[in-house]
Amino acid sequence: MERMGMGSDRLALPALGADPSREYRLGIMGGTFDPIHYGHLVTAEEARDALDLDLVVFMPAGSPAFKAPERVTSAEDRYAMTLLATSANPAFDASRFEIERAGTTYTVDTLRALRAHYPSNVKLFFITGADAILEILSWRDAHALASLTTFIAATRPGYDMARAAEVVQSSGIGFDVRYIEIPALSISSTDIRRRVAEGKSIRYLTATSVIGFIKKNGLYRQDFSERVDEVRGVGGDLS
Ligand SMILES: Nc1ncnc2c1ncn2[C@@H]1O[C@H](COP(=O)(O)OP(=O)(O)OP(=O)(O)O)[C@@H](O)[C@H]1O
Ligand SMILES: O=C(O)c1ccc[n+]([C@@H]2O[C@H](COP(=O)([O-])O)[C@@H](O)[C@H]2O)c1
Repeated sequence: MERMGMGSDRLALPALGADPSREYRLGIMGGTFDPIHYGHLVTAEEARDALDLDLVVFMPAGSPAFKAPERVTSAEDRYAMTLLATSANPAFDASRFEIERAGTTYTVDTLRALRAHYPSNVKLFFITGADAILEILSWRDAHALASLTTFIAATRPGYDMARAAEVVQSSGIGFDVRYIEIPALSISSTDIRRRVAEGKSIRYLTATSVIGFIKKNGLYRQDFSERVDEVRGVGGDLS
């Protein structure tokens, strides 16, 4: 795909918006992707189909705002797995945009940068699961977020979408949210990491290329309490 702007090739964003007579619809699938799994891929594909998106860009967060850094796999490994999982779909792309940015990753910063980068005929859609929507009022600068994007909220097993809609509605902030029902996939990155640590199969939970990457690089062999102990040099249970 043709690239434009942002200086270096690796920071580049997909080129969109060249024809001023039409609207372009860009989906942004944000996540920690530690690792990426079929829940993410199905959600993005359903969002693309339901909202007629031209492209969905998967954007691994560099330093996720709500996750302890010592518990998160390196941004490079998470990006590599995201690239592997998305490469077969011409309507999907993986971006280094957030992992190249220093400091905590806030979606409002990303959306401001994208808004400044693209012409006004490119409409931005931020794709999230119901769990993320439930927390959206605690995201940085929620008011600004609401003015920068349309959210696509996807159902996720174990999370109450009606409650999420209520949270958004009663906030008084003018969020534009489209709710989509996706085929239920009760998959989480947490469960995949736990399975690997316990020596269980993760086949059919994520792409075979991602499974290969996890094995080859020895990711997730230790469970998190051990990983945190190692980083901090302590022996006790930190949970
Ligand atoms: N199975 C799923 N169905 C629908 N949405 C999902 C699913 N898994 C993740 N998402 C959504 O994808 C986005 C990125 O999720 P994230 O990378 O944190 O994955 P996760 O499986 O929730 O990870 P973890 O278990 O480590 O918290 C979030 O908006 C989340 O709501
Ligand atoms: O901007 C924030 O304050 C903020 C707080 C929590 C999560 N997010 C974004 O929401 C997306 C899903 O996050 P996570 O932690 O569930 O992987 C990802 O793109 C994060 O950067 C953003």
